[in-house]
Amino acid sequence: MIRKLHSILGLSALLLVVVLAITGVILSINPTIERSQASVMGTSAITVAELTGNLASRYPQIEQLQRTPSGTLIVFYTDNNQAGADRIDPFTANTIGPYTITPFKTWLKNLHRSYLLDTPGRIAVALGALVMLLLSISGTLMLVNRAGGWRYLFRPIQGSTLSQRLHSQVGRLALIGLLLSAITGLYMSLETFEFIPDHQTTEPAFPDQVDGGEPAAIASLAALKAIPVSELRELVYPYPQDAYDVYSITTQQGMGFIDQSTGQLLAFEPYNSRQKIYEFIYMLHTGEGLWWLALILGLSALTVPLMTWTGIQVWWRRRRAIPRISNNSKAPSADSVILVGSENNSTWGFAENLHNALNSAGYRVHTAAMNKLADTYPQAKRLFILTATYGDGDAPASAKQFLKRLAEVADTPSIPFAVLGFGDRQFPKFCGYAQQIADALEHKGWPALLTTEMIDRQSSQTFARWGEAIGQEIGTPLTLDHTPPQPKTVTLQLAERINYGERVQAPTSVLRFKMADQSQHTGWFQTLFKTSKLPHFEAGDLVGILPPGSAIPRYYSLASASVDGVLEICVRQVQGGLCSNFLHNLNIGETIEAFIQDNPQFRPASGKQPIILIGAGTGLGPLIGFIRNNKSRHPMYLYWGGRNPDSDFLYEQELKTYLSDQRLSGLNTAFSRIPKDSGYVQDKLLTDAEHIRALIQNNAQILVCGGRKMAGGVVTAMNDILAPIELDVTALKAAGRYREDVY
Ligand SMILES: Cc1cc2nc3c(=O)[nH]c(=O)nc-3n(C[C@H](O)[C@H](O)[C@H](O)COP(=O)(O)O)c2cc1C
Repeated sequence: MIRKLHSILGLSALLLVVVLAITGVILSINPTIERSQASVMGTSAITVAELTGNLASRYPQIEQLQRTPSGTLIVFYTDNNQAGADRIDPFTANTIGPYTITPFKTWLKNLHRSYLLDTPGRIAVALGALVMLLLSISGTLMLVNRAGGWRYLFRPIQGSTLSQRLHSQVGRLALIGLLLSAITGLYMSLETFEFIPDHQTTEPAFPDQVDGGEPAAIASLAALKAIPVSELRELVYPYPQDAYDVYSITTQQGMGFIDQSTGQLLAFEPYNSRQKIYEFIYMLHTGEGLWWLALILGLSALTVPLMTWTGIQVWWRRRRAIPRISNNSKAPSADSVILVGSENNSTWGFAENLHNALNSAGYRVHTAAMNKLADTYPQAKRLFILTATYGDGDAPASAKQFLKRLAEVADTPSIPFAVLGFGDRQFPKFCGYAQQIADALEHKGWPALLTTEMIDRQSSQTFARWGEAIGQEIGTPLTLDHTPPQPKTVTLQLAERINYGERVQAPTSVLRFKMADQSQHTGWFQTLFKTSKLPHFEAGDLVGILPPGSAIPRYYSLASASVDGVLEICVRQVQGGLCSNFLHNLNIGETIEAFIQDNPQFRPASGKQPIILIGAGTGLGPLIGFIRNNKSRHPMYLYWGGRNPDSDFLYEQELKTYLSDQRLSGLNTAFSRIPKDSGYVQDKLLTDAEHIRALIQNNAQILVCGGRKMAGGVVTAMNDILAPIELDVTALKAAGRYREDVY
């Protein structure tokens, strides 16, 4: 609901908001420029009488003296019937230069205030400000929902695509500035259209009693002697040769008149509270008189074009991900029910795939959002729940009402159910919501068709395996082959291979690829623009490789960054594994089709804190990439486990080089298949517990890469190590200090 409002508002008022923001950015620079040119310090020590006295000799015919909120002093005068305006120095009364308002500045202000369209334009500006306000509020609520609660609002942003992360990250930074601009802008618009009473203090009435005698020298006027320059806003001089005219003065406090002969203040009207409020709001909106605020507002407004662009991308991706479920049976007649819990719609693609597979096998399938749980499914023999997890282990949007609905529906008939969770292991509560649902159904007494399965980062392979298991349960083979939309592939050529592990039955290869020879491509684009450069990637990102004969990509962690000039992966040959065998049989010069999937969560944090790298087997891949690129000699400690140092000590020589050139601060290895002192990497961690605790207390970040079993063992060992300092892996994960890349 909130997201819908956010998207509709953002898309429909896109142009209004972007124009307001861009003009606002340019206008926000003014107060800083003015402030840098104006002399402000010390102006409370000189009086308006002194200043005007000094000015009198330089400008015989002054009409008006103005001081802007930024402190610029402007004198308006006539000289030989020619009107002029100069900026002046408050201390010496010297002319700094002519005062001009460029037509561009006027045009820009009008564009910002009315889109150059007078009253209709002012109404549109008011709407623009209102939309900005609603976008900021709905955006904040979405950020809170995304983080899993207000208290987690400033946690590191995790998950989702680059545009989503940018949208959330930048929005969070700019929020206060945007809210302030929107609220204050709206207030001023409301006043323009008299929804709020006019703020103007009524000018005091022209004084009845004016002395009318010979005008005194301005420097001698008592009222002006009492006003410091820092408090002046405007002084309008009397009409020459009119002894009964007076000076009109406006200060920070109010307005009044001064007798030009006696120098007395004749009438003074202090500002009313409405005017004070308006001026405060005006200052908050323009930053006039507060140059640093102007810069903050300007920087916040500068994010609006970026937010618009990333917002459109997010919206488009979500839209594209919603499938149109065909042959969707009605709930009362369906024998199979699929309920979907999704926030960003990718789970719907998996649900559609299951729906189609069941339909083709002759089942009558009803697919709907989890929020639409019906009171009863009279014909249903099985219920599938496919759900993502959002926030901090919470329900995604299309499942928010599910548990409430479940509590309302009749307990019987209970339908055999299977829950399939979609999540990301980087989050402390991996597939937490799927687990909650499975527990709730079990608690209600519904029988489980299959134990709950959890899919990490939309793995097509795990989904296909789950399909096989479901097929066996229902007695109909099911082929599930959904792959989320992938980037375009590039052709890579094997340039180098180093083999390890044959002797310990763990054949493992380090494979280095380059872009394929472009002359082999037939496309005119490639011929014309020979793009032999690798796509951009960092160590720890993933490469998706499509093995021949399969549309499902297999992902490998990258051991190099594109700046290294090669794409390097570390692959263990798995018995019967389609892709690992394909790669192991690949000859130098042969090619693969691949694409990059960025994985920004799995990277060493920037900063000076130590990094603890933990891995086993091919998990060393991305870790060696981090060490290789550790040019700034960040303290990095590696804990790694293999089988036998004589056979599968991957990157042994390279690691020794990094130790000696200090890219690596400490190396701890464990080998499981040696006669003496054998062990696993987690054993090595426990032996070194003291050191690890010290590093953690020094703010260390932990990056773990390798198989699931090893990662589980590392979590147990780390929890033991952390217990004495009252920490655990869950707390470190929540703070973004424990990251895993597990397969
Ligand atoms: C802000 C955010 C919070 C998330 N929180 C969790 C979480 O707590 N546990 C988890 O396992 N996955 C979490 N995920 C990962 C998603 O559940 C996962 O990417 C899922 O495939 C998204 O499916 P959807 O596109 O249908 O919403 C989170 C993702 C995002 C963007």
